[in-house]
Amino acid sequence: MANLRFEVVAEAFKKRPVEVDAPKTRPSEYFAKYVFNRQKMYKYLPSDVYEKLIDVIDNGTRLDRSIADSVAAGMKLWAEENGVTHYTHWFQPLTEGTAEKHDAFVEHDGKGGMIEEFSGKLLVQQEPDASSFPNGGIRNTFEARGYSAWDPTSPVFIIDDTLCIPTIFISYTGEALDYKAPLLRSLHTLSEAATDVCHYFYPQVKKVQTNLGWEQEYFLVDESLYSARPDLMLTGRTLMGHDSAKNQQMDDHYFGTIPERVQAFMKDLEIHALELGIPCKTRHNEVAPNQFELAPIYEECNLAVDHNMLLMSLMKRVAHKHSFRVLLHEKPFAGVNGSGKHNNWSLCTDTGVLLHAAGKTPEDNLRFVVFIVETLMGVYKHNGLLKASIMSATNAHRLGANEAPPAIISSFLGKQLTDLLDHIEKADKEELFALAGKKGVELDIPEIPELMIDNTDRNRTSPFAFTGNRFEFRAVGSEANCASSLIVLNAAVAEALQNFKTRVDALIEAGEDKTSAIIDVVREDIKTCKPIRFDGNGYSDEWKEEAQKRGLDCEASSPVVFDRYLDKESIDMFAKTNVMSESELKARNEVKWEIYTKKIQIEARVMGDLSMNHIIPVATHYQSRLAKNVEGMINIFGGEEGKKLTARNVKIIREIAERTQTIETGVEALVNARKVANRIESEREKAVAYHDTVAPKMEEIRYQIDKLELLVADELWTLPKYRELLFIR
Ligand SMILES: NC(=O)CC[C@H](N)C(=O)O
Repeated sequence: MANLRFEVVAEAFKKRPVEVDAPKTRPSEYFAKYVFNRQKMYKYLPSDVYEKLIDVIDNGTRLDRSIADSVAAGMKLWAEENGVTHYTHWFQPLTEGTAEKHDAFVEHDGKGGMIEEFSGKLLVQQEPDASSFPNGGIRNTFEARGYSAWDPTSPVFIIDDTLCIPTIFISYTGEALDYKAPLLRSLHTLSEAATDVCHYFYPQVKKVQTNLGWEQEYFLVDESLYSARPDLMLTGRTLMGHDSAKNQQMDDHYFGTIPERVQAFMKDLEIHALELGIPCKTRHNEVAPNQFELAPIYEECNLAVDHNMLLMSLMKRVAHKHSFRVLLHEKPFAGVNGSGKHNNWSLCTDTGVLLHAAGKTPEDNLRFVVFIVETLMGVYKHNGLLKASIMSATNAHRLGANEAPPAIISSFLGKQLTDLLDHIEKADKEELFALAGKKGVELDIPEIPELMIDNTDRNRTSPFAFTGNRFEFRAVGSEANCASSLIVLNAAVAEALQNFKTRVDALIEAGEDKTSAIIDVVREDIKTCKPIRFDGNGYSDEWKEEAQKRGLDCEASSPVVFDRYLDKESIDMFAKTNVMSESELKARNEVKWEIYTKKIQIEARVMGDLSMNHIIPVATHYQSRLAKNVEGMINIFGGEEGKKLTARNVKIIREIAERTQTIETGVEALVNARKVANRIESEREKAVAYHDTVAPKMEEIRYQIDKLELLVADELWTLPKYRELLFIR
């Protein structure tokens, strides 16, 4: 029997690094080569149009339709010089990928020929005839219109022969059907709320920008091996596979020398990414074998999200060229580290103040404390919702082990900041003020050591860690659209800041001094949000108990966690911050539950197929071989001695029989559980049934299969093993 596994292993071993055609110029010179950035706008647009467009981008003024034609003409000229023939509205539907439909520039010229055309109308709006995007019931197919509308704050770019225009995607009735529209709304509200609070300290601030620096973790698997693993191909993760004897115990992969084939892939990827304006900075081996990471320099949040989406699709394309498959799933392999997408989130004023960084003056430090505490207030109040924002069928496998945070949201602050907040909370109010001669009242907030800036001694089990001048949202999954979690984080912090301002203003109105009012409110909030602060080991059982006592959300079932979107506080918060309406939230949850169900459904089907078509036949084949051996031995040695000599084989024969039987019964039970769940009408209840009754059955089957993998002769096993998937590169 020819074994595909050995063929693909042999093939994978022969592969050499692919030669990468690096540009002759320096990265700074080819950076953003395929992006219609400001330099190109300046070059290709009339100066008055350029000014107006910059005003739209920088100050959020409304796009004057009269300039759209001129902008489109400039873009088209630039694009054609780069060999572009098509354009597409590029958007982010709720599928977690991106979507595009390409149209050619060509039109009839009315004289029997063709001309290239691209008008302002086509740039600004399109109607993707796409009734099959997830919409949670907002768009029924018979009123299927959805619109994509240009987002001028994220520059258009070229991929291959196509001009890609970043857009939002909304329904005929104006509801968001994507991630970008609510993200933009959340950024807008957060900027306003943060600017208002900034005015207590710096009256000249006009707006506050949210920055995002994501870190993308991923696995690479040789393409030949991948092709022999139907579970990887269809579900993105291995549904079975015994631990490799050696995996990450030696800590010898993390930051180790990058394997040659991988280095070539990274180099190629970075060239393409830089040409598309993605400011790639860091690359390294991650903790698990064949796991790696790429991180760019932080950027404005909306742009950073687009860049991450773009990078993920670029990774898939480039990996293919290097005969790899990139795995973005949060937990492709059991027992070793999974992949996160740590989101480094910070706020910065247009005057250049990083709001979560300590400053040089006591006033700066009070501002620092206010922004830290109000961020914690948002995270505390909406901790369950934040968890819902990072939760998915895939990320659920990752949380709670191997350096990924647990499914309880808390925040790590580190000793210095904790001491500072404790001091402010406990000190006498008088103590916080020191009379400074004629200058009047001056604030005495203890000096904050420089060291805080490098608070890198992070707690890897913390979902939301303070790292010196920003927070790192570590719970986000590698496959996710960052926007999902940032929409919630931005809105929650905006709400906390709005709330803070209302209370401070009320005290000022009542005659209290401004600084004193700020201190009063911030001290109250330090106490209120204390339960979210946790610097210890997030994996310990004590923490689970303690978190429960503190009233933090400890639910771990994904479909139930999604309920948090529809809690009254969440609906109110999204309404107050103008980020999402109740109907949008309801529709999104339908989509979340549906996606959850489908993912587990596909996994269960693959599990059934592999069990019946790969595992049981192979195990039975080996069993027959052993049986033949026993028979032969008894023939040679006679009953008594023959039995003694073949006792081990008989034991294995029995064990295989028992395990395959359990697998078969398990698969039947799995099919039945699916049938029952499929009959449930409500998307939520169906997802809950898949979580409670279908998913656990797969675990039981896997357990048996992994045991068989150790029993059955290696030469017969058809699926590439963990050691091959993780160590061949
Ligand atoms: N070194 C690290 O930070 C590991 C992080 C881990 N891979 C995660 O899932 O988040």
